[in-house]
Amino acid sequence: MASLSFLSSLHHTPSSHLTLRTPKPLKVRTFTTSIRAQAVPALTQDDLKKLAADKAVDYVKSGMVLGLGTGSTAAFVVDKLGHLLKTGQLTNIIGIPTSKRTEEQAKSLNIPLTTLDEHPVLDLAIDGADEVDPDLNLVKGRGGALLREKMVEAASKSFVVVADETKLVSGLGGSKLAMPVEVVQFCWKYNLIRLQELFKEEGVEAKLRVDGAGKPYVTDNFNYIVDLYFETPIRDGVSAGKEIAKFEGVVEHGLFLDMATAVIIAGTSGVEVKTK
Ligand SMILES: O=C[C@H](O)[C@H](O)[C@H](O)COP(=O)(O)O
Repeated sequence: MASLSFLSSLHHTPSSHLTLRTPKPLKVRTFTTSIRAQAVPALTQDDLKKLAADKAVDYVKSGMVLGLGTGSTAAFVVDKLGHLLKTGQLTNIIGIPTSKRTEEQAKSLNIPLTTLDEHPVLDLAIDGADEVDPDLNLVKGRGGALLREKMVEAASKSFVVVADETKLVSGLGGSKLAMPVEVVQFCWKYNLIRLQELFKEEGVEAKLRVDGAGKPYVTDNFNYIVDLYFETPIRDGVSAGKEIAKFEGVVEHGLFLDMATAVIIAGTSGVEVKTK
């Protein structure tokens, strides 16, 4: 992943409060740039998501090919892009949506769209995340869009993550919420059991994701999702990702390792840009 050149003008100060996991599968230093130092009073989680989204859109330039993320935080980004296009503050951008939902939203805002087939290299992708660790590794896909998100974001020169501070974890899997794995429908139970066995030392519960009607949740790619709930954080994300991917019938997993160029975190004390 190329560096985020337009972030290089920001003044970087080493972050002093980040605790690295043990062992560290990816050896990186993270830097924190404080965008707003003063406290932000009484903001809702949606306000924070919007603050992060607004900051990320500052990095969008006219003429860019953009990856459009999925989820409640990414939706604020797409809304803002639509507004900037409508008011002529941005021109000639073209987006690649990471889900059918985002595609519909972008179309409703008249954002021109393309595909990876037409534009295999993107300038910038902006998306939310479910977990962000101190090395800027991510869990993504609780909204079910992990496969298209990973394809689009891996093809992007820069990938900026937008999140509120509730997404920060000391180790991936540490939120005790789902780490999704997209699997083919065929013999999904077989793969669910294999995934559960793979992480038995971490203490994992594997569950088939269901929709509101109790039926299996079906992704945009007509697959199922097995959600992994860890009792303790994943000890080695790199080998975990490799082991999961070895299972025939696993389509993609929600560990996004060493992909983010920058993470914009909005919290009650301000907005921070974390870069490697
Ligand atoms: O599949 C969904 C995506 O990975 C989302 O980006 C992720 O779940 C974060 O979503 P939200 O911004 O709604 O928390």
